Amino acid sequence: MADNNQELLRETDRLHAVLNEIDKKAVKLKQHSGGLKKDVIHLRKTFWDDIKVNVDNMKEAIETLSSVKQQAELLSERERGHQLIHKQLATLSRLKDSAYFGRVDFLENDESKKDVVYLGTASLMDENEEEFLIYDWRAPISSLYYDYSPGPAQYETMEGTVKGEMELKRQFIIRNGQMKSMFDTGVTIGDELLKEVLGNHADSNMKSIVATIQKEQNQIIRNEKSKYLIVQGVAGSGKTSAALQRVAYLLYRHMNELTAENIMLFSPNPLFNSYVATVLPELGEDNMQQSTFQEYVEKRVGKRFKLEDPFEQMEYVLTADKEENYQARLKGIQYKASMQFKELIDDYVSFLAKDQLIFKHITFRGEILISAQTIKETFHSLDMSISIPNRIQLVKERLLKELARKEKMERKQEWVLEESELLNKEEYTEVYQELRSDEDTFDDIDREQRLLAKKIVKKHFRPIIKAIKKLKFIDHRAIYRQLFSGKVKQWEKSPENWEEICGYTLKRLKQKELPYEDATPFLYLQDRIEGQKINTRIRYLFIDEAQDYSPFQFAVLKQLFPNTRMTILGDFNQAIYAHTINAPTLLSSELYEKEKQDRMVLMKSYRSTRQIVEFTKGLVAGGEAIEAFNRNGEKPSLIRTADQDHLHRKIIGTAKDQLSNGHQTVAIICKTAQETKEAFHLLKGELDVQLMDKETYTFTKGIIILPAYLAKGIEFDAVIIYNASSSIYSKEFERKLFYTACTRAMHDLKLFFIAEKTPLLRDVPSDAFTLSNG
Ligand SMILES: Nc1ncnc2c1ncn2[C@@H]1O[C@H](COP(=O)(O)OP(=O)(O)OP(=O)(O)O)[C@@H](O)[C@H]1O
Repeated sequence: MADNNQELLRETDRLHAVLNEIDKKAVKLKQHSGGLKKDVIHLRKTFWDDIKVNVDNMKEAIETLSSVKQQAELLSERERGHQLIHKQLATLSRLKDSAYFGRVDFLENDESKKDVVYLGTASLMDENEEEFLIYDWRAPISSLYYDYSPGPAQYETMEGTVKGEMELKRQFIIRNGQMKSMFDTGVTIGDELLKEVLGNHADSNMKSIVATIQKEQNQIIRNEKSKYLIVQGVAGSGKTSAALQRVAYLLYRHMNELTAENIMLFSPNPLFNSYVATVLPELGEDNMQQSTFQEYVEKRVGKRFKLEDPFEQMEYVLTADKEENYQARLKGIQYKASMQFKELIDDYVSFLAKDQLIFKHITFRGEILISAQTIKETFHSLDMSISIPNRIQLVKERLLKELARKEKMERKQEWVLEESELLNKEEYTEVYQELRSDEDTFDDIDREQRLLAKKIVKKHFRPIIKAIKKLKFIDHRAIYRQLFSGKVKQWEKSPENWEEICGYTLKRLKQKELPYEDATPFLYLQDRIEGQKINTRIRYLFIDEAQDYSPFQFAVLKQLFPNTRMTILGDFNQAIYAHTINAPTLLSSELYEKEKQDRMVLMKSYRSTRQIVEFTKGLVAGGEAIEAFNRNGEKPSLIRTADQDHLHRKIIGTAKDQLSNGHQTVAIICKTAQETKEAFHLLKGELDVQLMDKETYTFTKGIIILPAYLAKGIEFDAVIIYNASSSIYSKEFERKLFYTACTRAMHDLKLFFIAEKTPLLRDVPSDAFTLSNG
C-alpha cells in the first residue's frame, strides 16, 4: 500500500535521484548555452569582418551575396540552438518543481521484466540517455494511466496494440520538488486527487488537468480517427480542458510537422481567450492561434458596414420585445441561420449570373474612368457557361488593361504638369536621380518631362489598380440589398414571412448597418461571386461553444477550411442565441457525413459541487442524466427580497461574506448588459466590484459583475444570480441562459429575487435548494 513507510521512503529517494539528474542536466545545458551565447554575440559583432564586399561586377556581387547568406545562416542556426536550450531549461525547471504525477507498473505479455513508467509533463532520460526517468504524459504507454485500473490493460502504438497486466497505479502530489503525498489507486484516476484539485479555488486563468484526465476525456484528447470530432458535454464536464490538452497532445504527436501556428481555436469571446491562454505554456507548449468567429467576419466585412456583434444581437433579443419590428427580426434571425436561406442565396446567384450583378464606377479625380455600366457589359459579354468567379477574373484583367490605356492618356492632362511644377525638392531630386540612372537622358528635357508625368500618374493610379485587383468594382452591398428588394421579392423558396424579413433587413442595410444574422450570408454571397477563400495553414480547428453556431455558419467554415480536421465542442443546453431556438446547431449530427464524424458524450460535471449540480440539472429538459462528481458543499440558496434596495443590500453583504469565506472569484451575474450596467452603478459605491463588458479582455480576482452571455465558458468560486425574479427570467427561451449563468459556480451559488422567483425553477426539486426571506 502507498502508506507503507518503506514504499514512501523508496519513492522519496527516487525523487531525489531524479531531481539530482535534473540539476546535472541543467548545469550541462547552461554551460552549452553560455558557449552558444558567446558565439552569437561574437558572430553579430564580427558579421561583416569575414565578408569581402565587392559589387563591382556581377560575379563579385553574387559572391558577396552568398557569403552574407552563409554568415546569416550560421548566425540563425546558433540563435535557434540558443532558443532550444532556453526551452529545455524551462522544461527542466518545470520538472524540478513537479517531476511527475503518476506511475504505472506494466508487465507486457510474454515478457519477464515489468516497465515502471513515471508520468510527467515532459520526458526525461537518465544520464546515459538510455532509460526514461520520466515519460511524457502524451507518450503512447502513458495512456495506460488514464484508461485502466490495475489488471489487464493495453495501449496502442504505431506498431500495434500492446497487451499485458497493470500491476500498480500510483499518484503523487509533488510541489516545489517535495513529495506532498502519494497514494495507490484502484479506480481509473483516484477520486482523492481529483477531489483535492476540484476543491481548490478558481483562478482567473484556467489550469491544466494532465494529472487527472478522465478516461472519456482521454479519448477526446487522443482521437486521431475522424475529420470531425464532435463532443457534446454537459456544463463543467471538461470540454475546454480536454480541447486544450488535445492541442498539447497533437503538438507532441506530430512534433515534426505541426506547430502551434497550424492550430486554431474559435472561442466565444475575447475574455475567454485570455482565460485559457496560460494552459499550454504551463505544459511547455506554445499557444495555438485564437480568434472568435466575429473577428473573422469583422476582418472581411471591413468598413463597408457598421457590423453588429453577437452580443448586441443578444441584447436586442433579450430587451427589445416591445419594439415594433421585434417579431420580424426574430423570424429573420432564425431563417438567416438556416440552410434554406443558403439555398435561396444559391438560387439568387444563378439569377445574378444572368444579368443582375451590380458594379461600381471606377472613378478618378471625381470623374468616372470606367462606368459601372461598361463593367456590367464587359461581364455579360463573356460566355455564360464560365462560372461567375472566373468571369470576374476575366473582367478584372480587362479592367487592368483598360486602366493602363487610361493611365497613358492621363499623362497629357493639365493637372499632371501642374503637379510636376509643385513637386518639392526631395521628390524632384528622387525623380531626377532615377532619370540620371537611365543612360543618356539627363539632358533631354522633353524626355524628362514625360518620365516625370509617367511617374506622377502612376502614383495616383496605384490605389485604383490595387482596388481593381481586390475586386472592389463589385458592389456587394447593393447586391445583398437587392436580394431583399421588390425586384426579387417573390422567390419560390422564400419563407412565409419573407416580406416582413425583407422590410426589416432593408431598413438596416440602408443605414449601412449589417445585423449579426446577415454577416455570414453576406460573406457567403460575396464568396459565391468572387470565388471562395481557402485557408490551408490551419490543420486543426477547435470550435468551442459550438452550440452557438448555425448550420449556415458551419457551411461557411467548411468551405474556408476544406482540409482541416475539426474538434467541435459544445452543450445544447447552453445554446443561448435566438437562431438556435428549435433549430439545428453545429452539434447536430445531420450536418456531417456519417463516416467522417466521431461523436463523444460527456455526462459528468466536474466544476460544481454535487449540490449545485443537483440543483442546475433540474433547470433543463433531460437534466436527470447529468452526473455530479462527488464533492460536497452547501445547497444553493434562493433569497427573497422586498424591493431593489433590499436586494442590493443583501447582495453586498453576501458578496463580502463570500470573499471573507476564502472565495477568490465572486461573480454577480446579470441577464443583460443593460441590467449589469445599472446594477454596477448602484452597487459600486458600497462594493469593490469590477464591471465586465464585451470589451473586457482579462479579469482579476475579487468581485466582478457581468452579463450571463459573457460568463460563458468561464467559472467562479461563488456566483450570485443578481435577479432571478419572475419578471426578469420569464420566457422559456431564456432557460438556457439562466442555466448557463447558474452552472458557472464551483463552490457556492446564491440566487436573489424580488417578490416572486422565476418560473424556470418550477421543475427543480424543492429539496435541491434552500429558500429564505432576506
Ligand atoms: N479531469 C479533470 N481533472 C481536473 N479538473 C477537471 C477535469 N475535468 C474538468 N475539470 C475542471 O472542471 C472545470 C470545468 O471544466 P471546463 O471548463 O473544461 O468544462 P466545460 O465542459 O468546457 O464547461 P462549460 O461548457 O460549462 O463551459 C474546470 O475547473 C476544469 O479544470
